[in-house]
Amino acid sequence: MTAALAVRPQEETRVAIAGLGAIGVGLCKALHDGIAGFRLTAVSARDLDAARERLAYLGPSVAFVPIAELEGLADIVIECAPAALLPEIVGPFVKAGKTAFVLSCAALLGNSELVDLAEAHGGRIIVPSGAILGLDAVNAAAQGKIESVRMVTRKPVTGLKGAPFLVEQNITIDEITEPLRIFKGTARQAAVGFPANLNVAVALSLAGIGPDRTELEIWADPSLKRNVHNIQVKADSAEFEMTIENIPSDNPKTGRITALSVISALKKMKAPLRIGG
Ligand SMILES: NC(=O)C1=CN([C@@H]2O[C@H](COP(=O)(O)OP(=O)(O)OC[C@H]3O[C@@H](n4cnc5c(N)ncnc54)[C@H](OP(=O)(O)O)[C@@H]3O)[C@@H](O)[C@H]2O)C=CC1
Ligand SMILES: O=C([O-])CC(=O)C(=O)O
Repeated sequence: MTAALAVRPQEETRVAIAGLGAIGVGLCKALHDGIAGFRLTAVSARDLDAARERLAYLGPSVAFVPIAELEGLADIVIECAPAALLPEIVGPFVKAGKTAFVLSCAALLGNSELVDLAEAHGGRIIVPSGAILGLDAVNAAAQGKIESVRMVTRKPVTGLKGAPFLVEQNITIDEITEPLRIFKGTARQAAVGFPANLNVAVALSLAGIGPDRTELEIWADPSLKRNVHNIQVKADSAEFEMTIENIPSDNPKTGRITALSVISALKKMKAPLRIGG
């Protein structure tokens, strides 16, 4: 079985990484260590000199460049930067008929022209499973009829602090001693109110019944050390419930599994045997 999973020799795909934070640094390391069929050629960071120093081990074959220069140096880009940068990272790649992996997927809702651009130019946008589970099952169920998708997210206070919704609604969570429900609404509303905290809800909605029908509750829970997402789906093909407890990465808002999901998605692109979505 192991032999059957081996990657067939084919041309190497050049990879660019936009954003060298919790996700981007993990991906650099994985690509440097080797993912068969892929080669890291370019990275972008806010402070390029600091990044060059921090990631000196990548050596001279990896270019440290501004976002605008990535497309000329790579076949695919992995967007793992602040959400506001999504169009300038993804736009040039899909316009050139190339592939963009998007982690800041909540920002896709406000930038749907990127999907049109990909369609017009033969590009592709791939949203990896990121910090959530079961997108394959939800997407399969969506080929039939889904009645409802409900998600309850519980996060430690550090995973929610600074979210625009909290600021606008004047909700202070620093001092809470009991779990507090801070939001109830749709995935689309959460994307606006929690743009850096609820990409998972948007990914779920895009896999299933869309951002306006996917219902979400967000709880701040001072007793938690992990981001916990529970999803309940009712469909004419199946009813299922799933829970994931994400162990934080260097960024308390981001689960460790997020970067791993990108590595898995890259491997699936080339594997002769592909399991799941
Ligand atoms: N889909 C999913 O399941 C998940 C998605 N995410 C999303 O993925 C994205 C990345 O997450 P994460 O790695 O944790 O975030 P981090 O904040 O750790 O990293 C983002 C990086 O982007 C850098 N950056 C800022 N400005 C620029 C610029 N102009 N050009 C290039 N890089 C820049 C930042 O640099 P500096 O620090 O110097 O400002 C930082 O290093 C976020 O939008 C997050 O919300 C996160 C978790 C799960
Ligand atoms: O939704 C996100 O962007 C991140 C998240 O909840 C997690 O890592 O569990």
